[in-house]
Amino acid sequence: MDIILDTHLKNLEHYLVSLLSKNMEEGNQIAIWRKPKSSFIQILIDKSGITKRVSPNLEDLPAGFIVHPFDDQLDQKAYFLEADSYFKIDISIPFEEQSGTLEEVGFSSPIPDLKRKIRKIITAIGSQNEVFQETSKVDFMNLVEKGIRSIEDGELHKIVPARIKKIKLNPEFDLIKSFNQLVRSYPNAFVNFFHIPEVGTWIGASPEILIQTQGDEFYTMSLAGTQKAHGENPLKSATWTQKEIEEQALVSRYIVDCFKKIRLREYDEHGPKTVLAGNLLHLRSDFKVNMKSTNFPQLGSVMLQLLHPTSAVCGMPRYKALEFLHKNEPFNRSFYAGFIGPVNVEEETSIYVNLRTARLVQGNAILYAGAGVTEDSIPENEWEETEMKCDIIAKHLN
Ligand SMILES: C=C(O[C@H]1C=CC=C(C(=O)O)[C@@H]1O)C(=O)O
Repeated sequence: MDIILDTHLKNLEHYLVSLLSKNMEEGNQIAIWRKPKSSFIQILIDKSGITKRVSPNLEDLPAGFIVHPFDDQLDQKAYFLEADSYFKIDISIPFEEQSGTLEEVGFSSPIPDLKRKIRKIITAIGSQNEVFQETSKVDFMNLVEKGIRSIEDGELHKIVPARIKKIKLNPEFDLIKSFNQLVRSYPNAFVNFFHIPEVGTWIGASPEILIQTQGDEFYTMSLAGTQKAHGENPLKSATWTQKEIEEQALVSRYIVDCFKKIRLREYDEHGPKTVLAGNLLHLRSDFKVNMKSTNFPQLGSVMLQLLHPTSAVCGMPRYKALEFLHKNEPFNRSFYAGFIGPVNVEEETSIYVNLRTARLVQGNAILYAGAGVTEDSIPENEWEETEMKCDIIAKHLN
């Protein structure tokens, strides 16, 4: 669905650049997202000037946006933007018809001036002391080899090593244009941007839900296996190797093990089926639970704690895989492969794994990507896979 109508783009664009520049200048925290298959751009602003941290007991939280790094924190807390202001824009209908429901920004300056202001704020983000060292191909392939050896030695079943790619932002970098391009290009993704002045500024298009609760329904998915989409009908023509089928089955098994841990026996499992994420294909199984009939109103929080980090981003067994990554991955994953998303917004919580993402810092985009490694992995192929994953975001940062 091509949801941005060009005739109305100018006004929507003007509104978004005005909103962003105003709030970024005021030092506010802001999250903007578009859910998969939705025509709404949702905007949430925390104007408190306080960087908040909360325990992820989702049911008790007010409406907001949660941001959690890959690593668990000592205090077990996540960052949280509270919805001092929340509203949405339907990009399938004319922008002018909705202006009454939006936060006032005032179209005071021309678009290029506002864009310049946003660019200035973004390029100033981050201390020069923090170093982002790109992962070389050789280093990444060595890490994959090491992972394969640990699997052969029986220490691990699966490991998901990651890497960093650094690209210099174009001097004309246009955040809103990039966000709009992600919205247009990836209708099945959770397209997101969040800005927490003291913590970080990220943009991405995640294909993976970690947990979702809506009414009485709980939902999660297992996503793994990657190949490039080819041809007219990529979903129908895709075939999967034993390695990829096993890789995804391990993620599904991990979810089922979590259900077992809490003695939850009634769940629906569908899949695996092939799904499209950008120009990549993955294997996905869907899991649904009725929280009312199973008498499990806190299932969202409980599963969030049990699932993160899933074997789609960490490995199996979980703690051994984490130990391996801490010891061998030469950088901090920060919010990559952590979780992000709206909590109790319009009576729904949708938390995604922060994949296909870039951190905007020091005038650069730091891209992160990992690949599921099993015994049959070929290091060169895993490198190529991370290149494709980085490119999903990189090609739209212009
Ligand atoms: C770890 C990433 O993807 C995960 C999700 C889908 C497929 C994956 C894979 O095929 O390796 C990964 O498990 C990433 O995008 O950085």
